[in-house]
Amino acid sequence: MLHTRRFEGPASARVLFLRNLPSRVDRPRFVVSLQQNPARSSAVAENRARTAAVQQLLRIDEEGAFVGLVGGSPTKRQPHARKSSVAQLNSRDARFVTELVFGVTRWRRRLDWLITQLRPSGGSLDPELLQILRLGMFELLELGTPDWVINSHVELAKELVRPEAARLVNGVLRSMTRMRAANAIPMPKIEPGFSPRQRADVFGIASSHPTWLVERWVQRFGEATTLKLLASNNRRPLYSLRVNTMKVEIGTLEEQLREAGVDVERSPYLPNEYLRVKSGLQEVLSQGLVSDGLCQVQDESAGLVVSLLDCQPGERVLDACAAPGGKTLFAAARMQGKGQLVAMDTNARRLKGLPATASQQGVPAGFLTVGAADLRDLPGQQHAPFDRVLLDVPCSGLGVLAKRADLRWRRQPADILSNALLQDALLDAAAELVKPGGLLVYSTCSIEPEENHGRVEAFLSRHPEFCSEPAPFGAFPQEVLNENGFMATFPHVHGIDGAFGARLRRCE
Ligand SMILES: C[S@@+](CC[C@H](N)C(=O)[O-])C[C@H]1O[C@@H](n2cnc3c(N)ncnc32)[C@H](O)[C@@H]1O
Repeated sequence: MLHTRRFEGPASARVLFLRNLPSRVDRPRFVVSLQQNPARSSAVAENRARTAAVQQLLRIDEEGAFVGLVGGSPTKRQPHARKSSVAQLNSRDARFVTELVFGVTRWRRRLDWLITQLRPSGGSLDPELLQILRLGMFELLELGTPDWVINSHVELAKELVRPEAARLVNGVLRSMTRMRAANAIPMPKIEPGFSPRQRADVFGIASSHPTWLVERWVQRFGEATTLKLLASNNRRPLYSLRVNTMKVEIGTLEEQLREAGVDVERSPYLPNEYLRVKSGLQEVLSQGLVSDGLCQVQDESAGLVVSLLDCQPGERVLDACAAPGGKTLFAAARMQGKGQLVAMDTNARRLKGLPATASQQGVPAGFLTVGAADLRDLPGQQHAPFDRVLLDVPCSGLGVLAKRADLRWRRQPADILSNALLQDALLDAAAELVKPGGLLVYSTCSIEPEENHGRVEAFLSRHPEFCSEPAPFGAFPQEVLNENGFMATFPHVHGIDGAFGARLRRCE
């Protein structure tokens, strides 16, 4: 069976592309044979995509890169890889890299468990070799790729590790295909008498989540609901577009997208501003609709937080933890560019692109002020107070594991408590900037009570001048409110990212 992924492009581009191949495949002899043999060319392009995936996975593991940000320079550990970064792949191969990086990161624990079961001997593995084994396992197990793919991984091991590493890759992956053919893929099992921790461990391996997180969720939600949440985190994430109503009507863009072959439907929560992309996200990007400022990729949960803020044209509004500015831009559209919007964040680098994006989106100059500062260093009394303040604090991000699979491996239980200290300090600082009668919206992309409800309760006990209030009735979807009247979305319940939002009114 032939590969279906072919390198596409004019002959001149093809030569240029081949010149950028790493090490051994960069020889002129090879260039000639590729031009004569498109199937071979496609196999090489795929392995270049796999090489890029290995680089990206190493960057995620060793340098803390985000999953989703496929691209950037290769890891420092791999000098030979410099020439095969994602920037040099065509869009189809870049999509393949994204699928590999997302998938391997998401399924890492399950893949590692299987690799351990199938390896003839224990001991540690070279980081590159481990990534190649994970890639191969993922392609066989999750993508259902036929057995021939093993040859590509064997070649990759020879290329990126050393010739002897190829034997191990071949052996482990061939064992996997034999088990797949016999319908006997190993799975961890719950034995009678297992403790809650042992049960959580089995669920954690099977669903590829850390045991501490599974245990935490089982204690809170019970096993059946936790299994639903784990499954939601492993689903292909839903991407939505926030339509920039300052530039285009939602109906017009919806029609334009459908004509371009993009399958979209209205968000049930924010039907006048958000479209769900069922397929064709790449088309949205390649049509330039995002770079032209007609829409932006944004989860509906982020839109719901801005909706909770309910900022109005003519008001003075502060987005106090704004970078990179997704919510700021929606707030600007809700305010129709009238009044004053201030976006600040400690991270100047993450704020850098916001003025240019705002201008692409048609946000009037002079309406939006962007500045880097630490909210805790802003003495409230030296600033004119704001009608509304949005405080979208740093958090564990445990509500967004479908899109940010790397977070499940990065987070530790202690992070939740250490976040709480910063969240309290930011809440205290933000309170100073709200005018009497004004509104403070506190939000996170976490589903953990210590970062959400717990912070709000603690804040209200420190600040009797504030009280929590319900979302505006009729203007906000009631199905995303919890029993306390706070906005609380869950992936397994609402089908969008998990997030939290509370409206806190300054009474004096
Ligand atoms: C969840 S992110 C904000 C995302 C943003 N609201 C958006 O929708 O694009 C939290 C932000 O808080 C910022 N931050 C952390 N500590 C801060 C502080 N002391 N003052 C201001 N911003 C801070 C971080 O740099 C980070 O960009």
